[in-house]
Amino acid sequence: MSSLQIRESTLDIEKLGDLDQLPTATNGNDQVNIPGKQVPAVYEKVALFSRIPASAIFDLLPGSSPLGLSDEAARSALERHGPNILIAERGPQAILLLISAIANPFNFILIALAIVSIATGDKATFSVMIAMVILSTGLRFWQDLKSVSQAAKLLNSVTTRVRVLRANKEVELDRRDIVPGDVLVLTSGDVFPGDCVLFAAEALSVGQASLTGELMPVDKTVRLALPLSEHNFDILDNENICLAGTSVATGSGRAMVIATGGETYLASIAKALAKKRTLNAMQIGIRNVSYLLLTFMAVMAPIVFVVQGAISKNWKGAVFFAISVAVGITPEMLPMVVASNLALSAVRVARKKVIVKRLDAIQNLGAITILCSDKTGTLTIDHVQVSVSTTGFGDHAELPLKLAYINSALQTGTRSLIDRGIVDFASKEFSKSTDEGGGEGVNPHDWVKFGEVPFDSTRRLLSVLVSRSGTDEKGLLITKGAVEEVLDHCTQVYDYPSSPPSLPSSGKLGEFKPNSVLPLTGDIQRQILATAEQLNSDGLRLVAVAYKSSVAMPFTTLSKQDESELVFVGFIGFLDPLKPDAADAIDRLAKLGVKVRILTGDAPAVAAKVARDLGILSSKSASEKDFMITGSQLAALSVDRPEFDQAIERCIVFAKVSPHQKLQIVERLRKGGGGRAVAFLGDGVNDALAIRAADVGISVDSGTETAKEAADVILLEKSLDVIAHGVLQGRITYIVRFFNTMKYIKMAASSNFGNVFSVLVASAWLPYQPMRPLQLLFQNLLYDFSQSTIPWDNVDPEYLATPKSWNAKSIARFMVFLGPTSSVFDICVFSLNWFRYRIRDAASPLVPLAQTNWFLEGAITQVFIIHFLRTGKIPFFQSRASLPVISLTSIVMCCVLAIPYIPKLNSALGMAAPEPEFYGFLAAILVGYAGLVHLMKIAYQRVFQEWL
Ligand SMILES: Nc1ncnc2c1ncn2[C@@H]1O[C@H](COP(=O)(O)OP(=O)(O)OP(=O)(O)O)[C@@H](O)[C@H]1O
Ligand SMILES: [Mg+2]
Repeated sequence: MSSLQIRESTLDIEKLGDLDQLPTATNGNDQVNIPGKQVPAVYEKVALFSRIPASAIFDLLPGSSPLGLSDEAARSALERHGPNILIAERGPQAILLLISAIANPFNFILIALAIVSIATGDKATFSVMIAMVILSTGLRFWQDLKSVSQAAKLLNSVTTRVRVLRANKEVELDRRDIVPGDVLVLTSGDVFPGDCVLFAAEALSVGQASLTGELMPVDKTVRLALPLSEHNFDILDNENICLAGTSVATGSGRAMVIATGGETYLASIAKALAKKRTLNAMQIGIRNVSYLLLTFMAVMAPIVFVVQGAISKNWKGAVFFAISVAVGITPEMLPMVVASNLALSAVRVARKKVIVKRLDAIQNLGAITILCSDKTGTLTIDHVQVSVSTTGFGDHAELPLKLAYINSALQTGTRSLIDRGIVDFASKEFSKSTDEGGGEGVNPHDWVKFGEVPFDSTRRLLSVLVSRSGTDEKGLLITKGAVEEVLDHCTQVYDYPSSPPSLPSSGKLGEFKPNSVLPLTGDIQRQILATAEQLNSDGLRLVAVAYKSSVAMPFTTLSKQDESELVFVGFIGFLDPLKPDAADAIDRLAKLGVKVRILTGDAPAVAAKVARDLGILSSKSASEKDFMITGSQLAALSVDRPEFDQAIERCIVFAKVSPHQKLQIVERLRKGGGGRAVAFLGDGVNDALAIRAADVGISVDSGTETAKEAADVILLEKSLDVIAHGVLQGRITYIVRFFNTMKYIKMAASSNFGNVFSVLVASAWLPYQPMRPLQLLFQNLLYDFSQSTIPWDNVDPEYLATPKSWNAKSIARFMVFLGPTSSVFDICVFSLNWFRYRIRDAASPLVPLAQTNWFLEGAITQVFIIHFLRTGKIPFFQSRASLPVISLTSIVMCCVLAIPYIPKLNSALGMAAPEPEFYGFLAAILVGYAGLVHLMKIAYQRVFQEWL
């Protein structure tokens, strides 16, 4: 029948044949003509399924059925379509990383200068310049590559679980194994693993914020009939289509996957979705410093050219000399220095079971000063246990638990801790006595569900309409939910027999007389609320239970309107104990300057109890109420009045807040306090919006898929302490990166400044080039190489305590004060060449010796002094560089000393072996230089109170 209907429609399905032949997201944007509208080819599959009725969808995909794929069909589909991974998740391809490593201004300058050299036939200079490009780009590329593979490995440790039918059995699979044709079993909190078409739905609404930014979930239903031929297709607006990356907000249903991985709509827009992040203070600082150094180069190179040319009258030589000086000033290793060390930290926190989904999240985590947290499952253990079942007046009664059991066991809308807790407890409690005679049993298998209004965090109610297996025409509506919300819908209260049965638990509803009710007077209502308050402040999480009997079975679905004129039955109280390490963790966070706020949908009294136990709300404080606010109080404040912001700033506990209010609070906290970073920790569907909005969204591995999908950081271990660890690690990462970058910049800037100063002195004095352009370049290459381990250097522990901000002035100051110290010793070498070796003439055969002498002195001091500039303390004794830095600087110094004796290389560079006594002078210069720098350091720190 379905195929007939399809043939009648305007769609030519037969022509389409096997759906696998359809164009997919990777095929570009060719237009395909689907009647009614031009649809980009990428969306053709979705467009097609959006138009056909549920009864026909399985005809379109060979092997598919409402009972799920057979294992074999699934296997072959997986082979054909590949694992369900977005291209974006695989990380950028190596070639793109390489391009981005090459594309920076420093490389462009080097490459341009290299081209100038090769154009004049100077192959040696060309080779050295290209070697520099390869060194800096290669290291950067290698690091990026490592980071990407590291990040991918981390992501792999977080699995997204999806419930599907395979061969008519419900199984939970890793998202990556989902293939087109799979049948999803949906409940709230599930994230769609691919583009899907619905064929069963009950009060289903879907949050599309991840795709559209739209906060309100949209309702989705099954398409029952064919649409009219005129159909304005809009990919984001189809009642029966749910796109990959969106998630079930409420309700339940079944859907068939039609596209996975790179073929989904999400994949086609993944690039556009990647959050465009504005540059942070450090990135802006680095950019400015780069411009500063480039400007310095643009000014100094021509000056060097003119001075050299005018004095030596060798203008061609002066061009190359000036070019080499320009290259020397270029901080070509900067991009590589900045890029590193995030991957390393990510791996370090991963050992503590904290997984960052994006590498830069680790640094953001280090920056947070406020942590907002949901309560259950994050601050408290994720196992709520039924503790009491009472009447509205606090007397023990089994009826509330029995009714709640039926409700929890038959509902399909959520997989919440509460429902799991009730089912686990009640099934054990009542299993013993179900089969004894008389009355209605509470075994859920004996009941048939006729309708359901799923739980949502704004309404806070969950209702099912049930009847004892097909026996009645009228049913029993059982509603449970938050206390005030349930009471609001009640008009009567159940009248328990005068002595409530304290008999051993029975699996019967036998004693339940639905019609024995009393009106719910204001007085009774107050008593019920007082009971709730009492139980809450003992730390019990409450769910109220109510019912309505003799409800007519609806033709269509049950609706919220049916939740009226209910009869109040009582409470179920849950123990929701704190995680054992929670208070300690919060203490540690406080020491790191991170304040904790609780944002919960639960009642104020429980929230306050938790806050008190955690030590974030002082029990002594008489004005505890000042630090608490409820959702309705917050809603009463006008958003654009200062009172609203003040309340959010002041309060520590936010109770009974809706998902949207959680988001609002996070946004306000982020805005206040001058760009501070706010984290949100949550596990539920109701937390996803706030998680997404926070600077760092955190979720737990046991949380709902929606929350995990929105999060930047996932805690694999159920311990809060790991957050404190993550924050600390994030801070260390930031500070190490900051100071090592600063080290590199200050060293590069000051040594360049000194070199240019020496070059100018030499140009004005010596009638020959003080060093050959090629030697200058080679020296620079060696220096670059010796600095390539700076990102892995140690940072003095004092710096960890002082968060620093970027300061360009401090860099300029450092450059001007420390730079010329090296020139003092350069001038010593010039003097040695002039007075002792009497090299005073461009025609002298000893010019190579003079040049070699300066090459050696310049290269050795530059590398040696890294150890002095990297710390404000006495190097080697008070502060030691990390092993890679010590090794590499030592190796480079040995190489420098060896160069004049290496055949071929020495002649290529135009070097001569120095006089043996020169090494004595060199040693003296090193000692003198180290001494002078140390004195400068003491003076500098005394005057400016800082070093790096
Ligand atoms: N499955 C459910 N059935 C009935 N009532 C529920 C259910 N889940 C929650 N409630 C009620 O709604 C209230 C709010 O719960 P919800 O889970 O939306 O808030 P939350 O912000 O996630 O709370 P928490 O901070 O404790 O995790 C609960 O205190 C409970 O009374
Ligand atoms: Mg929760």
